[in-house]
Amino acid sequence: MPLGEKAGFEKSQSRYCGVETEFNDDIPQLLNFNLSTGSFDFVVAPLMNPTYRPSLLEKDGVLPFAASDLVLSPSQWSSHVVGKLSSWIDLDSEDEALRIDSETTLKQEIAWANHLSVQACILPPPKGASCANYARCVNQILQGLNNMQLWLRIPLVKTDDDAMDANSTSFIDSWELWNSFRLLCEHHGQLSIALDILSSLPSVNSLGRWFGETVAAAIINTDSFLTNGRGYPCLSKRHQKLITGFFNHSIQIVISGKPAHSIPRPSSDLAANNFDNNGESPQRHPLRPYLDYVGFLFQRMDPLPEQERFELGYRDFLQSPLQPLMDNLEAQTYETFERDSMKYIQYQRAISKALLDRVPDDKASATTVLMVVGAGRGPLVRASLQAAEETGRKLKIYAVEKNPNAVVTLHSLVKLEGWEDIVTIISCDMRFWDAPEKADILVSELLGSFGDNELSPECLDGAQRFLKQDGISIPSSYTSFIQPLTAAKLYNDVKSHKDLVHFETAYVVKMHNIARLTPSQPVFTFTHPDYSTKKSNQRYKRLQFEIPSDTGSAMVHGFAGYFDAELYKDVHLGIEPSIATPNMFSWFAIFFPLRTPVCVKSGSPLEVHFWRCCGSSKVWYEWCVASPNASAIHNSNGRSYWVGL
Ligand SMILES: C[S@@+](CC[C@H](N)C(=O)[O-])C[C@H]1O[C@@H](n2cnc3c(N)ncnc32)[C@H](O)[C@@H]1O
Repeated sequence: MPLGEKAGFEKSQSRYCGVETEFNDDIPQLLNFNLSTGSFDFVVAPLMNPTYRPSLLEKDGVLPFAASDLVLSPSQWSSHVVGKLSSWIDLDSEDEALRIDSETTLKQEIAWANHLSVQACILPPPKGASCANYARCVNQILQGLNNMQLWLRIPLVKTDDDAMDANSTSFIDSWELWNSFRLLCEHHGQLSIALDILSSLPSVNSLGRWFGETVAAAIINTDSFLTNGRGYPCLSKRHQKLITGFFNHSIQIVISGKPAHSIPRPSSDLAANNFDNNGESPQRHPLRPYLDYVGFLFQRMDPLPEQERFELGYRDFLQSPLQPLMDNLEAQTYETFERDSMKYIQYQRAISKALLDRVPDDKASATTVLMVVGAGRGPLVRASLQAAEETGRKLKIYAVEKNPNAVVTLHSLVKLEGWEDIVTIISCDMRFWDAPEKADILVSELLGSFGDNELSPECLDGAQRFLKQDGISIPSSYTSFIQPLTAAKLYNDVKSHKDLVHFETAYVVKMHNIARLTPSQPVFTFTHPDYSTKKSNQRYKRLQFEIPSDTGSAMVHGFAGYFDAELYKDVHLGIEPSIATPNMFSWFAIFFPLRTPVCVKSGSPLEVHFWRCCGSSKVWYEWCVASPNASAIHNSNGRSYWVGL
């Protein structure tokens, strides 16, 4: 039984909770107890007797696996059992016999789990800081594995008992352990993490890193629970927030450990007189109160807002950015834009302010020439007319659009609304239009997720010819931003294409399983109109980021890109997270991947370079990291990704 199918979550978004068990060679009985009596959804169970050692096995001995594959159906194995590998396995031990036994057992257990078609196996945590031999063996296995996932168990906070003296407790950053292991396994897509959660938690920034990593499960030990006033288990506020974060990121929860609370028996049980033949109470699962509490935390979560629910399918899904200059947008794309009322409200506010500034009250009857360049199917024409009505100003509008299909819609809109006397439709590329008169106000929305990446600067350079010297451009400027990210899922998706081109492409993506490692920084700004004599749309920026000191080291898989546009004076529009326009959904962020992720230590600078390059037929970005290690320059000469002029 899932923790619940909540309103506001897709069915596929229901959350499941498992339980970690001891070895039991009667698997059907184990499932019956934990799933039927306990209401857990799956068990994390050893598949082999933990006392088994290959070197102690007699020649004709039978391997001590948990029963036969036939005791469960393949679908039961795959949906109800996660295999747990023997915890004594230590492939980096000084003791050679133990090392060899460990390797043999690891291979046997995974082969057996693979045969059973369980979805995942949990690998025991590396025993020390050195895990090269363990990783080598796992890496070999990963090369030949079917669809099964391997979850490396990592304690969220690792206490190094060896390094501890009477007066000090030293914490090892367990992220480093994970990082070494996955680097040795070349970021293999079937290797993810099972995080062990105990009572102490690291800093918020240190925790945040894990949301950009491939965490598949969080194993919550009963020791991490506190006791509420009625004697029942509950969690600290920080733990509650963490568990909610796990739910939000589709991380499975597993309850582990011995019951640490003695819970008063509910009177309803006694009243029902529900005793078995021996006069004893029926079996109750000792960990059920912990499951109930986790279920309560899930049920208590706010449902997702409608727009977020609509966008669930886009989470962490890489899309190629639009090329609205080179290609003609389709009706469906316009339709999506047009549903975003917040964008048009902001434009209407900006146009109203500009009209009031430009036309004083005593000249309100004078006509203002307003041109919507890149009018699409007309929503900015409508916003302009509404601004005129709101301010009592008079407009003459030119709607310029190069997409002939959108022009058809524009004509029917003008006719339908009776705007024939006010609006003139021009079917033309704004860069080449010979305007019959000059505009007081030029309104455009040619912005991409990274501001200038849909070539707004180049288009508006052309349109600037027909703006009066003192005319107003809405937007008056826009700035792009970048932010270093841990984004293991996005990185693995790019890597799965196995070519250079995908690593040198920017993607539009609804970012979800990511960790934003520092505040973003501005990259390129464009201002309109721009009458400077040495005007160029080429740009170059060197940026220096610093990971906060309480984060620990972190992996940078690439950069999130955003924009913020100043439409007119204080009216802005954008997606930079700290100043994003609320309730606006026309733009997802953009992702610039790195071919080789860079590990950055907190406190040491991450130096990044970004270029906007312009050729005769295309515009493209190049990017690189210069410190702590130099990366290759990505997308040299726009060889992999460019925007056509
Ligand atoms: C992002 S859409 C915006 C459409 C509409 N203004 C809106 O806000 O919903 C940009 C529009 O500009 C048009 N466009 C792009 N470059 C253009 C150019 N150089 N000349 C004319 N139209 C252009 C595209 O065809 C597209 O319809």
